[in-house]
Amino acid sequence: MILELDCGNSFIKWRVLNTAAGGLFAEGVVDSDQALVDSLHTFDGLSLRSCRLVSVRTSEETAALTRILERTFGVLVVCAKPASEMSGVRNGYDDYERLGLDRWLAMLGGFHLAAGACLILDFGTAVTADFIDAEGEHLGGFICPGMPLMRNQLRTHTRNIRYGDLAAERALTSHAPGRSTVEAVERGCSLMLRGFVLTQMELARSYWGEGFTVFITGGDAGLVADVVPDARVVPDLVFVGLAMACPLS
Ligand SMILES: Nc1ncnc2c1ncn2[C@@H]1O[C@H](COP(=O)(O)OP(=O)(O)OP(=O)(O)O)[C@@H](O)[C@H]1O
Ligand SMILES: CC(C)(CO)[C@@H](O)C(=O)NCCC(=O)O
Ligand SMILES: [K+]
Repeated sequence: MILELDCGNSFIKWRVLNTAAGGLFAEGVVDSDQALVDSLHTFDGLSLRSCRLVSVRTSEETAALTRILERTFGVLVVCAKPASEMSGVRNGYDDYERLGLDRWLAMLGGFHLAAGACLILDFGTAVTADFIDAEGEHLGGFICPGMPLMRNQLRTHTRNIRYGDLAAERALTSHAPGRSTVEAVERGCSLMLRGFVLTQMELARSYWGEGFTVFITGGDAGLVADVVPDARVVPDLVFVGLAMACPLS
């Protein structure tokens, strides 16, 4: 079995692949290293042979998690590393090591699946967009605050915006102008994300006409997926790229 991890800023997405049987053994989302270990310990029959991970955390945090996994499960942990070129994709950053590794892996996965020009949109703690042309050239991208950051900034910097998670979820069943604080904020932020998607689509069309594939991924993909009905919603796009960047023998 292979343990795969995508360590984002707020959550660790994990899954265990059953190499022999082929397919998924288990998967989950946790908010700490300890919660990851606890989750994995709940599975009888877990027998990890190896582990590959991508992290956008500090190297200290990533090293700490690596140590815990190696000690607890006795596996070797392989971490995705930055590259200027891989699997036909050329990193477009002036300083390729600065490009977030989650973005890089989603780009490798997207270009592989599209086999052509693609726009990759990731809705996590941060929202990112990346443009890759048909030759695999990364034209660059955009980073902006995601839903959790937008909502928390409003909560933190105002005195009268306060509401619970349940009310937030209920508010997002419509995009009509809000008639309560929770509706006004949740729908307003959601419309910001949807507007962002439309702008990225315009830019992609200006480059490639209709000849490109749109990928949507990240925990909040569901908030925007219907804006682009033709988009491919691929929740595990980072994992597709992770397998390409870190093949295990
Ligand atoms: N099962 C889930 N577990 C955790 N978050 C979820 C889940 N489903 C949707 N979300 C939402 O997804 C968002 C987090 O996205 P995601 O997990 O892709 O990124 P992240 O790890 O927080 O950050 P990063 O952008 O660094 O990857 C939050 O707004 C969260 O509410
Ligand atoms: C933008 C995030 C936070 C998205 O997870 C991550 O890819 C990251 O930390 N990137 C480093 C900065 C950059 O990509 O330019
Ligand atoms: K991410």
